[in-house]
Amino acid sequence: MDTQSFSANPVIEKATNTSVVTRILRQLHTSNRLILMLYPLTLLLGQLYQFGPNEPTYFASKRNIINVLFVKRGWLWTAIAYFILLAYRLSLPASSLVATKPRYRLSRMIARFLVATLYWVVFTQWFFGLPIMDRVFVFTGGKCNGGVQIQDSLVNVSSATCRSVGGTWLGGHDPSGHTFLLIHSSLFLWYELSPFLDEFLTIYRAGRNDSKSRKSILVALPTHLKLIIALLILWWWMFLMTCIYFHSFFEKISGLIWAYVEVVLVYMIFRHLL
Ligand SMILES: CCCCCCCCCCCCCCCC(=O)SCCNC(=O)CCNC(=O)[C@H](O)C(C)(C)COP(=O)(O)O
Ligand SMILES: Nc1ncnc2c1ncn2[C@@H]1O[C@H](COP(=O)(O)O)[C@@H](OP(=O)(O)O)[C@H]1O
Repeated sequence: MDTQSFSANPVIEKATNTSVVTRILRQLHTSNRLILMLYPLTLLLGQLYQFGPNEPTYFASKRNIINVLFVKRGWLWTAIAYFILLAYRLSLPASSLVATKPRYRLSRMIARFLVATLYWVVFTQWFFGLPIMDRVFVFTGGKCNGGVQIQDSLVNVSSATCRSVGGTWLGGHDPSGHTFLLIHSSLFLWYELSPFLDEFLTIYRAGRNDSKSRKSILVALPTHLKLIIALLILWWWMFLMTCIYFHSFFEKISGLIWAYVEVVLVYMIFRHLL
């Protein structure tokens, strides 16, 4: 994440009279630490909530509409959000700061999307047979039990196949696919969105003193960016619900770790390549 250009900008640095939304947006994109801390903290918050008076809500059901329509097709929605960001990138003038950065050439943005997609595929869908999350489960002693069309107990069956034949995924350590998907998607979108928010806020702050162009930040924020932020809020909320109602603490931790590994690889270690 590019924090240098923003913090070095005197217009931004001297601004004292900022709205709450401006400050939140600024923090979220100037400090990658804040984004990186958000999901582990949410996991802890969800754990703490479980000690309270815990009445099940609508979101405790797997059939809740957001889970069925959005999270279960989570990578599709993330891909759509990313294509919206690509369209926004293409709409920027050549003089825009982001457009001049080699890292934000269309080809490199598409390459990062393909890497993120491949990472999602190998963890949740297919990795020369069972996906990694199911391999972890089987390796730690998990089995598919009691499906109507299968023998009593099967080892080399994916979680999706097991469910589709009415079986139950039992034993073993079952990394949370939802935790992985929601955090992987969110970190990918945050990291990609960040320089665009950076440039928008720089221009917005610089224009604030001009009474003709003064607009509330929510009005001024381009619709493309609003849509992506809306999806990020939805993903955060569903992750909180996963933390409160589903899986064991350590199964969520392993989903979270897999998601963070991609960020470390793509945005830190191999940043110069991708
Ligand atoms: C100018 C632009 C040119 C762009 C050219 C780029 C070409 C890109 C080609 C590649 C396109 C890939 C697009 C990917 C779209 C999809 O992802 S479709 C599949 C959608 N499916 C999902 O999202 C499923 C999500 N679900 C899961 O991952 C798992 O179910 C789970 C939620 C992790 C766990 O589920 P459980 O049931 O609980 O096990
Ligand atoms: N936020 C959420 N809302 C609804 N259901 C959730 C959820 N998070 C996890 N689940 C459900 O909990 C189960 C385990 O999720 P996961 O392993 O992906 O983390 C899945 O059930 P199903 O597989 O029966 O749909 C999933 O749908």
